[in-house]
Amino acid sequence: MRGGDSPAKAPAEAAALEERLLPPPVTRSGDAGAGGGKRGGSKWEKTYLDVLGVCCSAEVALVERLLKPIDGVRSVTVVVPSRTVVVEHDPAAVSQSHIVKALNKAGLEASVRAYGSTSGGGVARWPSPYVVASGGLLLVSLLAPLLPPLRWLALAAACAGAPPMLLRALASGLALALDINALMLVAVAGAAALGDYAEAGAIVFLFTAAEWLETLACTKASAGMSTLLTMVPPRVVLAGTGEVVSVRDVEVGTVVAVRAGEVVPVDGVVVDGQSEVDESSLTGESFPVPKLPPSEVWAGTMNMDGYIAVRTTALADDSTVARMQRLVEAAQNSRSKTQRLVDSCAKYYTPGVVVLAASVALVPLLLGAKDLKRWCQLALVLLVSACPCALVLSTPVATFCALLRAARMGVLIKGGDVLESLGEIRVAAFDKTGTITKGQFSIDGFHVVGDKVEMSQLLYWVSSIESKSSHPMAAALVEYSQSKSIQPKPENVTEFRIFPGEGISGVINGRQIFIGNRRIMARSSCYTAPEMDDHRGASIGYVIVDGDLVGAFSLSDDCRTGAAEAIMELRSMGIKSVMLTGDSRAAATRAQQQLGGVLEELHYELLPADKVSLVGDLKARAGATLMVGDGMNDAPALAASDVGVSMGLSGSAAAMETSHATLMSSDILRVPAAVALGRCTRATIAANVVVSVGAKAAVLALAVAWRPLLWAAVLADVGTCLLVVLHSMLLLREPAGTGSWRRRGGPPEACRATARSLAMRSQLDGASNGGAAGGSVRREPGCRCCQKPRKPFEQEHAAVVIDIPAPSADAEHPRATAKGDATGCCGGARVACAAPTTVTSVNCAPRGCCGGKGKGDSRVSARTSCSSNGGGGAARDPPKKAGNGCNARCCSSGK
Ligand SMILES: Nc1ncnc2c1ncn2[C@@H]1O[C@H](COP(=O)(O)OP(=O)(O)OP(=O)(O)O)[C@@H](O)[C@H]1O
Ligand SMILES: [Zn+2]
Repeated sequence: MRGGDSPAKAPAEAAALEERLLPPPVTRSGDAGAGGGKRGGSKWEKTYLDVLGVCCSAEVALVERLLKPIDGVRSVTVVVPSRTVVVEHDPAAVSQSHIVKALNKAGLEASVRAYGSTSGGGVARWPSPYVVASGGLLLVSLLAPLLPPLRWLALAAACAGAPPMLLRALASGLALALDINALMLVAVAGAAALGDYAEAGAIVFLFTAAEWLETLACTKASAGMSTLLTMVPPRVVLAGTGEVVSVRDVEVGTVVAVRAGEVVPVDGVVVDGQSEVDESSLTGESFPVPKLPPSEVWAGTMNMDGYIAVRTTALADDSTVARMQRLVEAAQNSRSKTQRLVDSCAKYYTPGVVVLAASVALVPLLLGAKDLKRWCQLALVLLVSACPCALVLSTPVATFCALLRAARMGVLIKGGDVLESLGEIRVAAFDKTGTITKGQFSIDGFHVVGDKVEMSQLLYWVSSIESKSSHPMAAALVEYSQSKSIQPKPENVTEFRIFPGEGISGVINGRQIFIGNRRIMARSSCYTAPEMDDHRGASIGYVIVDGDLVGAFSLSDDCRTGAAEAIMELRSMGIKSVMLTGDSRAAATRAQQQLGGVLEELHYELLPADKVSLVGDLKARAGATLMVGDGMNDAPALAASDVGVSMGLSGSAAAMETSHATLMSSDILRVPAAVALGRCTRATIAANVVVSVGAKAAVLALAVAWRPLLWAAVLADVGTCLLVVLHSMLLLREPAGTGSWRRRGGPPEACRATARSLAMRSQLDGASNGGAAGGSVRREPGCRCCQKPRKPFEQEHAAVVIDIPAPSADAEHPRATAKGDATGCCGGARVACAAPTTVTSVNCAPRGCCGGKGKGDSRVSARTSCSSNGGGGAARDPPKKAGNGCNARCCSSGK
């Protein structure tokens, strides 16, 4: 679905929505068909547990081995960074407390997370008695030089802190796993046997204390995860009766009451009342959004003031927030490329080092070496270093924090791999309608062509057929007809069809009607295409009835607030932006003008397949490609790109599924923010890996070159673990984004949000405005390199064909003139600026022609159609870029 700037839909869409909601009668819970029931009838329930004992991937296997064999447990998911275990089980067969007991027997410190709680349940704020006792005793033992018997207290410190370690080592031993606790205990025993009591005490204390600190550090992340997972209240109030029922028992079509201060429990449309809703939990948007019938509201958002009655449009399990939670969960468990690499190394690392440690101790012994104690200490240092804990944590914790950060700012990213790809992006391709523009058209003109039909008849046909379409143009056309007192009758339309990239058709009273762009004419066997070129850059539509052109209209749409800034921000990051649109050249150019000419390439009149091949082309010539689209005709291109980002919140089930990331709000500025977050994450992971490997290497080098220091080895082990966690958590804190426009004194976040909120309000008030468009971006951004203002886009039809010549090829390109420098850039060092866009003027390029195409390096907008193209099949062929990238018919028929 195309995300509008406001959830307030055009009347037609709202009506369609209502229609969608009305049919299912309100059957209350407890209905008989529980058998295959998706919710109420399902016996499986999910329990979220906080498990403090999960410190690295070693425990994942342990938890699985403990829980999976239990009868009634269907699936076990361990989210290491937030120390969460999600168990899907049959409550009749196995209770929550049974599961908790099973985990606690192995010393994993598990507790059930309460539904609706916002903090990670039993997170230890204070160190356990074991840590305190061990620390206290160790401290006193430091006085041993004064009073030698005190050295025994160090041994006591080791014993005092050891029980939890012992318990876990035992449990994992029973599960045939070698974990860090066991390794540490061997080291403690070894140190004690060698008479290094202080070392033994230090190992235990450092290890247990660091674990506690790590748990503390994870609290924040855990809390974030919990808020995501438990935003929705468990109970709802039915509007009619005031009855309180479980949210899982609410059927589609039920009307529920949401009072001020309450969280909306289900997705739905407002049918009564008026209020402002804080959607920040879902969209990251910090300003409340006004709601009145028939606005859409989403589960998990907060009703700030006023009462609203909401008719539900989805079951609790299918709500946007539930889908989002599933995606977040899946994302956290999907392992990225880096992580898979680290994990596969770690698999061999531990056994390898243990074998090495054993041979370092045993070989000198067998050979009768002199300095046996030193060899043994070296072996212990190796043993302590055998846990690649920090290395294993370096990727997932960073990924987790970044995903959480992204979710909080309203970007849903489907996993670590996507985050890593985001960090590599070189090109961003934007869809126009609904992505760069608002997708809210206004009609500039509507005309009868010829004298075969009357205006009222034409409007009736158009509005009736368009009522069945969800294209943004359709809403505008229906609204226009209604403003002329013509009521659409979609029920009279038969054989309704959608032609992607062309338009729609239907039959009313036996008359075949086509509505769409120039391409639909060929399909409708109408070859009398008038040259209707709108000089204000509107999209032109045609109405063809039984093969005769009877009507034409033009409509326009304005750019989203922030679109130009987003593209500028990307450019400052060295990423070039291009437009891929199904709309006309005029409309594409108009959007480019509104943006101040910031886009580097425009490709227009594209079919969905053309978008795919252009994405492939961009990938091949520029590198990793990001595609932002509204997820309908863009779906194939979204899937084909390295990172596909879908826009919008409402009804975007399909979009959420096909894309790699979803913007939960329509704020396009989140795109550069997400890319920046991806880059930040990559840098964080790299630093984590360097630190965790470096620390181990340093300790080992020290042990070989100077003396084996057991406590230093332990410190390097647990210290780097802690460091990695803390460093990764910096990702949570920073509102990710290079924020260069902020640094440059751009508008503060609050101002933009206020502007958006005001825009939404005015839309809610029904204040639709024309071309002047308060929200459109008309300012002319300056060049990033030299700060000098860009040249205005003086030529109305300028951006037809865009070449990105390689610097050396400039000479071969006579058309790359000063006039053609659309960006007016100084040509400074930055990548984005160094390749100035060149524009062929309309005079030298025939309409739609590549204008004499470059020699190999010329980049031409992929066009597939000219005014006539015979059958529909031919029009669908993806653009052939071979040679000149221009289709011959197009060149020869240029006007
Ligand atoms: N319901 C419709 N009514 C009238 N024209 C339509 C309709 N649907 C599509 N069209 C025509 O087909 C063209 C291409 O549509 P398509 O959905 O592929 O792209 P778009 O939404 O205009 O642009 P973008 O690709 O930037 O989102 C539209 O510009 C319009 O001219
Ligand atoms: Zn679109």
